[in-house]
Amino acid sequence: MSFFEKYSDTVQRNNSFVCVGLDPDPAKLPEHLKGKSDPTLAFLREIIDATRDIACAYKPNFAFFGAQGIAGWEALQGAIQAIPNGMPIILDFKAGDIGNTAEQYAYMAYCQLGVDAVTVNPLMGTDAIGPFFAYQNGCAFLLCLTSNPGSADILRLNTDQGVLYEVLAHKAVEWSQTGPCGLVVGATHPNDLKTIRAIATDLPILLPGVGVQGGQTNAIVQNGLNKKGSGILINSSRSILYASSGTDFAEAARQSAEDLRQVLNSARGGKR
Ligand SMILES: O=C(O)c1cc(=O)[nH]c(=O)n1[C@@H]1O[C@H](COP(=O)(O)O)[C@@H](O)[C@H]1O
Repeated sequence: MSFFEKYSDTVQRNNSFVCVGLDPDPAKLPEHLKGKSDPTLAFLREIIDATRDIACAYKPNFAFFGAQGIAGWEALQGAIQAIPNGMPIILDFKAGDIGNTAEQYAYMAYCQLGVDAVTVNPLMGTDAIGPFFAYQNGCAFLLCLTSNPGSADILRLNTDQGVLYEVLAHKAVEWSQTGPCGLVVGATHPNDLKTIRAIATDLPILLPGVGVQGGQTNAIVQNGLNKKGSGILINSSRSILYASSGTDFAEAARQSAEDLRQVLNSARGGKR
């Protein structure tokens, strides 16, 4: 099944636009798990189990696994296996490099790890994106306007073709004729999201930055939905993962994901 098929299935089945971000920070794991031989994986298994009927996707962030060395790589593989079949998995590694290096990134994600989609930094251009398009069942989510305050330093620069993030959105539309892609837009920029959706009418948009980063849920749903009332994935990591640091962490994570699902569904005016 392609990323797009999995995404439409889970959005419908779980009535959800919630993407659960898997950013396991060893310092934040519940105390009672810290003595285990694989505390990160034990933690993520419970998080996944508690949110499997609420999420529309999972997004493991490679930095949090890579930082733990071999144990982290094993935890990443284990977490990917623990995610139910048919649920889309987006590997967040914001890859972006020359062609033969990009080929290795794409191979790592799609063949070694077996994920369904990846995040990619498009600033190196067409030939750096191309290797991801070799995987026609995948989806390369291209950074367009990121959630962090520093995104303005580069992505809001004026060019002779318009503001840089708008140029990137136009490029993504052009590239999507060749290979499957989407955009990453910070939930902290609801007004710019409206502009981006007007350019990229049909591309899926990954929206991180709700919760700890303060993104506005109502506005991003209203401005991000496509004409079919879909096409968005709203990521939350810390607010779900670390909703409690006690033995009830999985239950608290479930509640936090459910609260987000309900807020998002109210904003789209849909059924819960
Ligand atoms: O590509 C991303 O996922 C991403 C893009 C962006 O603009 N902002 C952003 O926060 N992210 C990622 O989304 C997650 C946000 O985490 P929380 O702020 O804890 O919900 C982290 O994994 C970030 O690396």
